[in-house]
Amino acid sequence: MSTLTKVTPYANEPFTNFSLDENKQAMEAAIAKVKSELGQEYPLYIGSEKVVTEAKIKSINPGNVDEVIGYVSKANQALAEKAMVAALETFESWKRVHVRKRAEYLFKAAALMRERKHEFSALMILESGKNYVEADVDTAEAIDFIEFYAREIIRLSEINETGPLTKIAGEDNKISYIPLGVGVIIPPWNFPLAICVGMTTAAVVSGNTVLLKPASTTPIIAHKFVALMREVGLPDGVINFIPGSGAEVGDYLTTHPKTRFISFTGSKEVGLRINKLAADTVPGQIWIKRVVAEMGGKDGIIVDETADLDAAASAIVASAFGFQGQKCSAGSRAVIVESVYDQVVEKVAALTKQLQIGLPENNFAAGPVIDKTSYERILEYIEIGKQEGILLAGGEKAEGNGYYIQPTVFGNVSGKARIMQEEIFGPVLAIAKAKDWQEAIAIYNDTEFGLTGAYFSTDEERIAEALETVHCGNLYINRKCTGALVGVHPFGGFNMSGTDSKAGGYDYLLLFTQAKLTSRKI
Ligand SMILES: NC(=O)c1ccc[n+]([C@@H]2O[C@H](COP(=O)([O-])OP(=O)(O)OC[C@H]3O[C@@H](n4cnc5c(N)ncnc54)[C@H](O)[C@@H]3O)[C@@H](O)[C@H]2O)c1
Ligand SMILES: N[C@@H](CCC=O)C(=O)O
Repeated sequence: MSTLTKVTPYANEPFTNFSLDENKQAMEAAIAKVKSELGQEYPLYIGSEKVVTEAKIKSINPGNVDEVIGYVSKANQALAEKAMVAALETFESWKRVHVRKRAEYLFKAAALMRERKHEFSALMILESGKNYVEADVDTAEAIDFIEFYAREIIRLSEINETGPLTKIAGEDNKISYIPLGVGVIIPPWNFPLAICVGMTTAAVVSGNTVLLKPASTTPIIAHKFVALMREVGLPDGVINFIPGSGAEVGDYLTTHPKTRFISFTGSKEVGLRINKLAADTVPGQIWIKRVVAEMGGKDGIIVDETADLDAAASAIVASAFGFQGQKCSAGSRAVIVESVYDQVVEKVAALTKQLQIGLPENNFAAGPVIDKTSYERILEYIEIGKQEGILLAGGEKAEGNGYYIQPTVFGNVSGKARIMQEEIFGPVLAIAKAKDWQEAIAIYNDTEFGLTGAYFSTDEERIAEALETVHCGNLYINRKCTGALVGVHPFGGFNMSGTDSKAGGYDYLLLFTQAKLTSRKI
């Protein structure tokens, strides 16, 4: 690469305004294009090889289960081992590639993704059941991650110019952030582009090589990203693409002696399993594996009697039901003080009932949940909710040739109830009543998770207290608890929500590097 892009200051990718006909039509055209390409087969990428296996992962549209998105080859342990060998070999050359050149691949990828933005979003609409806005936000976040981490590695590489070390006479001391080695990247399906892209590009731009095992419900959007990285000329073997069973491929790589780090985003159960397996050392292993694990949430919104109640109700509904509540940041709980409880609950129930359910490609507010397992689990939680609270909206499956569930609200739920404590990851909101704002904060904090939260109030003293005492990684005041922006709201949670690794933050790349101090006598 001879000419290096001039690096402009980082700015978030703008969202698309779909109330404009031209934008809506552009998305419809992109959906039609993606539909004309459905049903294809996609290979694994291992080193310089495209590998086609007989076993395949079949990806379907959760909103129309008869529609096959495509078939992706499926890695087993032997192929995972082959990918490990390729990644180890490539690491020797990739780690020596100049930081600016590594960043340059990312800048090119971001530019290309921006050009094809609606195409990426259209594929997510069909493969994951996002509506236009949710898919557009996901693609914008993916572009943001690429742009942000490319700049971040350049900043880290120039850190000695800003003098981070104490100077002493007679020595020239420098700190540099060098890569770790081969990493296993395990993203979830719910931000099938943004999180997959962010986790992968952060590791790669830091000089590591990776084995990317995408989620099995959304492997084709992950493939589209990997194909884009190949198109911009990223050397073979830097990203090895190995979809496969979490239990088979995941466990094999987690326990592999040559795995240097595991970057995981997903459920608490799988995250804890990875953390435990990775802690054991095996013969041939010469390091402590690093685990980055971003896990689930039981996030919530607190409303006191001084709050703007309309704004609070809208935020509760947006946080609970955006992408059918399938966000780790989803506001699946609300805690409202007694004196305004009835008013807020009435507004929330009314807004929820207005959400129209239907096919994501027709851009309905509420679409399907991701698969049959989730569908059945969520319906079971709704039955539990009927025992634990008062049903205020929804409560049933919904019509459609897919996994549709009515946005559901339960009121008068105890803070200790299962639907207040367990992550449902679906369109189910539980509301509790508190005697006052302090009790509301205590109810909010009574959880093993600690990812996102929001506090609605106009009382400055209470807000100051909430800022101190509401215990979560991302706390918002007077706004919804979803929708973190890269660089603006570094994202990650406390307690069982994970290692608080703050994706999209200014210390994220430190997780994929190790600091080397060099001291030279002068
Ligand atoms: N904290 C965050 O930033 C964040 C972001 C998005 C999603 N999430 C969480 O992710 C969950 C939903 O995603 P999901 O259903 O894909 O989660 P999941 O834990 O079921 O799967 C996540 C990934 O782990 C893989 N996997 C499964 N078993 C494995 C094993 N034994 N070893 C290695 N990998 C294995 C899966 O194939 C998938 O790629 C929710 O709990 C949500 O809150 C958290
Ligand atoms: N970063 C996203 C959530 C990612 C997890 O699902 C948000 O802030 O809403």
